[in-house]
Amino acid sequence: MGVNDTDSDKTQEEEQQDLPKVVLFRPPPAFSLIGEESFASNKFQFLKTYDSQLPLDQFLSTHSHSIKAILSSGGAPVNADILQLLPEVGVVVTTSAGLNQIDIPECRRRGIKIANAGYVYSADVADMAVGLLIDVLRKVSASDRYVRQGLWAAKGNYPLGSKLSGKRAGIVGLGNIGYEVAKRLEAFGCFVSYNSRKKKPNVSYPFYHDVCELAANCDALIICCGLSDETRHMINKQVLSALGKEGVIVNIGRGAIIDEKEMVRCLMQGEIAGAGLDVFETEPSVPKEFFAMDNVVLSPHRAVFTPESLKDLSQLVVGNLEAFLSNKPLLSEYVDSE
Ligand SMILES: O=CC(=O)O
Repeated sequence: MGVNDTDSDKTQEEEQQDLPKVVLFRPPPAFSLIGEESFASNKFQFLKTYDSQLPLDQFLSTHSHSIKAILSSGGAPVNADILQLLPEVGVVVTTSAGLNQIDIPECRRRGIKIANAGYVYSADVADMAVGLLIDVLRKVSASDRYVRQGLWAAKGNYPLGSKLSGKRAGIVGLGNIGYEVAKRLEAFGCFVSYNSRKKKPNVSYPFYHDVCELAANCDALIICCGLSDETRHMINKQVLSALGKEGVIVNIGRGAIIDEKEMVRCLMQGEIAGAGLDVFETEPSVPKEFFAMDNVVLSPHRAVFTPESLKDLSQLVVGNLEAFLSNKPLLSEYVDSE
């Protein structure tokens, strides 16, 4: 009997079992949003720790030799303890743009590659940042509530909002998302400046090395950077007070980049004018003080997702995993910036 005969005798289930395994620690939000089948491939099989009754370390040890890749999403950490149980893993592909759940130095030390969502979310998240800013300034959501509650007829006109054009917009983090936000705000007639780890070559927007100085020189601070040890609570009391009582803040990065308690205090005491927030420190819980604030616009961490971005994401994720498993270059490899 030839090798091919043996192969063709295998059941579909047996063939699946021979496929390299991609382990998941938690279902990515994209699975429920567009269906897990959009991420299926005949080149690999998903192995879900959350479907097993076994303790995590036992589960991983049992499958350690067939697990070649990790599919991560926000939330579940991919840390040194996990990686040391998975000696065959060569890539971590994440459905997120942010990488804060992944121990990047440990991946580097082990020669494990990383691929993230690349550019698939950039336009949508940038649109949302601008949307939140317009909403905070022009009171779109607040006046919608006013009309729905019948208050227009009962109490008269709603207070005026403020003009976007002519505002000084400070972008914190001029990566691809920050840059998309900057381009949009420039088109709205804003004066853009930015803070980043380093001044960007070939970018003409004014650069502030110090985020506090940026805040002091802008009307709206838009947080577009990733979360890291350096950026955790980077937007603190000092930065918020530099932004000042006419200033507004928008966050589409990660909740913990802002000291949330301090932001709540500043908003309650009128030390800043408003906020548009897609992300929070301990999602999905949101400080209840926000609920009564009409100068705060809240969004449930959805800035990145549209059906279109999710379709692009599924192709990118499958493409990255298949590329890795056939020794081809990744489609969106994360390369550390200096
Ligand atoms: O917040 C969403 C992401 O990082 O993809």
